[in-house]
Amino acid sequence: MKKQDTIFGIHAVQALLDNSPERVIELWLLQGRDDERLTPLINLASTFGTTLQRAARKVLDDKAGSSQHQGIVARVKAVKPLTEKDLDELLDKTAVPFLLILDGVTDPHNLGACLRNADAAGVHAVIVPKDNSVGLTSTVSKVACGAAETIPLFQVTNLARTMRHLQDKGVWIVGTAGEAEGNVYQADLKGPLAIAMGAEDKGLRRLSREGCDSLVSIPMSGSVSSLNVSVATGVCLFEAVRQRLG
Ligand SMILES: C[S@@+](CC[C@H](N)C(=O)[O-])C[C@H]1O[C@@H](n2cnc3c(N)ncnc32)[C@H](O)[C@@H]1O
Repeated sequence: MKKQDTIFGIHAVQALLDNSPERVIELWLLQGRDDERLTPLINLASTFGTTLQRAARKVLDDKAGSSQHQGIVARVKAVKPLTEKDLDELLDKTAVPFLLILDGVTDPHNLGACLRNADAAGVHAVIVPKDNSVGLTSTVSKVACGAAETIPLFQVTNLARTMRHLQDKGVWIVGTAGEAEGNVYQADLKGPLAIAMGAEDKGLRRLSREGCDSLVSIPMSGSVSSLNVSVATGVCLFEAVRQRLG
């Protein structure tokens, strides 16, 4: 396991300081930039005694591995990945679980956007297979706008087995596929629920698909064959939110 990571961008660093300030080793700020959006972060970091360093843009670009850092980069202690055992603990203390399964999303921008959607929809946890999926990279954190620091992400060895385990615990798994007959607006999304989304290129893998209790589509009216996975995730999660609020 990596010992250190980098998190950059105003929202991601804010969420980090709000939720796990003990992870922050040092903060790097863009030299000569007097951005009022950074001031609250600097003040908050100072209350935790965090080391603050000022540096030129090139240094921050190198530290972040990106130019999208908005003038702030944090070097942080890496978190221990959450596993099946941690998932059990979460299920045991959650009355009506609302979960998101992402079966092999590989683009960090898509994972970041899915985490952001999941957080906004009130999802309790996101589950991904350990292999063939992007993990929690600094780009994922930046795109997730703070959600990567708040929403638990479980990386499981065998997704099909975890799905069966969820079902044993009473969770209904709704998979999504463009060609499914029933649509998401007709499905009952109110009880203990996991919504399963497929990978960017191939969709849900066969075993994952067969492991779902039902499959639904999002009706498409135009000429394209599918939605981007993060957009489809938002549509499905918020249909579930609509039903669960009603
Ligand atoms: C880009 S799509 C994958 C397309 C892939 N060619 C396929 O055959 O499934 C990525 C994921 O977004 C979701 N998705 C996209 N459009 C959808 C739709 N119209 N209905 C249901 N799910 C959709 C599904 O979870 C899908 O696996």
